[in-house]
Amino acid sequence: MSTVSLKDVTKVWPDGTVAVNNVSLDVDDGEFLVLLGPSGCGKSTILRMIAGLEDPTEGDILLNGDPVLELAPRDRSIAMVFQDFALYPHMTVGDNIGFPLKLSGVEPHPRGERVGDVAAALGIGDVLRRKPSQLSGGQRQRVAMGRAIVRRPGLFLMDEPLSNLDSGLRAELRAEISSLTRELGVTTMYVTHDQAEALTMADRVAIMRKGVLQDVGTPTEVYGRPATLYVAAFLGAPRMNLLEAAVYVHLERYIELNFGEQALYLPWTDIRARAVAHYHGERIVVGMRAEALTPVAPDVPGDVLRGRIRYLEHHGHESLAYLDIGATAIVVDEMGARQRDEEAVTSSPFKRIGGALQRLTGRSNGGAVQTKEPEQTSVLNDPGRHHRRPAELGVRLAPYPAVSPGHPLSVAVRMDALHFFDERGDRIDVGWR
Ligand SMILES: Nc1ncnc2c1ncn2[C@@H]1O[C@H](COP(=O)(O)OP(=O)(O)OP(=O)(O)O)[C@@H](O)[C@H]1O
Repeated sequence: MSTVSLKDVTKVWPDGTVAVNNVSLDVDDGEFLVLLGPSGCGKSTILRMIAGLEDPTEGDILLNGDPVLELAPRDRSIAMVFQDFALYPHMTVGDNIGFPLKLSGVEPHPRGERVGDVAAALGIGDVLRRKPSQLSGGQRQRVAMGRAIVRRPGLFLMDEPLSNLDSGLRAELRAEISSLTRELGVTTMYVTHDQAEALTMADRVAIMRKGVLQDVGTPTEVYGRPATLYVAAFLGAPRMNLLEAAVYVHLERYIELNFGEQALYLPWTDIRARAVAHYHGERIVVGMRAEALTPVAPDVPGDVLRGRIRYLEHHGHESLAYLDIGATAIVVDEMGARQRDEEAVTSSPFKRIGGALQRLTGRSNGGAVQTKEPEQTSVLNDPGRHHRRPAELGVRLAPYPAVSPGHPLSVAVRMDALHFFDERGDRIDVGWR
């Protein structure tokens, strides 16, 4: 049993690369915590520092409340499972699993019994005499797991343990690892760049970007209330639609979210309206997941966006339509987002309403609404981390729908499912979670 605490941990490599930047994180006893983020964001470095394979440049690491930086890796009661399984090729499966027990001086008889129990629990009892080269990928991963659990460690560290396996096997082992670690009650930190793995396996997910911790919460929390634009864009398939909107407050009535050629109206009674109202006269980012969008008949009134289908993607169980709605999308870079040969948006669609913006701002100056000073770093003008391009609103349709590119489509928007982010990419909210 173990708890883990990272206190303001930073790791700078000798070449100046900041792999981990001031990360603080607590993992509870028995918890399954997933570190999620794209390649190079510092996930493995965090695991390696906890295991004692690397030292932090700054900060402290505590296991069960005690600082461990002075302890050698073998004294930390930690077992680590790697992506490449790291099995000893010349040893049999049984000897691989039993190796940690042999190292710690356990006699052959109890050792054989423990190995047999662990192998049976993992469904590899019948291959104990084989060498790793005679196993399938899934069996090899089970051997690596067996070798990790045989010592009954207090803490499991798993670094992308499934990434070398095909997708069917990954899903199977995902479920096995989840139930095994929970049965054993072992605290587990699991690194992956695969959001499906993170959301299905984790008690809590910690999302990283470029060494910085972006958000920590249960899968429901980080998916349902992403703390930053980055987390919003990273989680979910299809990706969340992120549209630039100009905010206009129509006092005590509604807030207009103007996307350029069309608008949505947030009622003043919406609990988030006052928070969004602070951005009167500014641009924000409005997030809508495909599940917040429902195709409707063309003449349906209400909270509706209208566009033309640019292209369709057929996924078997559903199709996705991407609509041109005359809006601008914010694309978060460096996460392998779907890139298309689009021309970047070079001029703001809000220029033409700049005059109205001025007038509205002037009119509200004496009222309750204050406009904020523009931030220095803005996701709306941030080359290298975000870019703007013509929006293609992703909408779910039935499989193989009777529409084709060029067709008009109207989409009802669930206003209570909108997400709002400010210019820095932080969630605009009323503060509850
Ligand atoms: N020994 C090293 N020396 C210098 N830089 C390193 C070293 N190890 C890792 N890095 C750099 O530190 C950063 C974080 O690497 P890390 O392996 O922790 O990322 P990761 O999120 O685990 O990525 P991946 O999923 O690809 O393993 C990267 O920029 C990487 O290039």
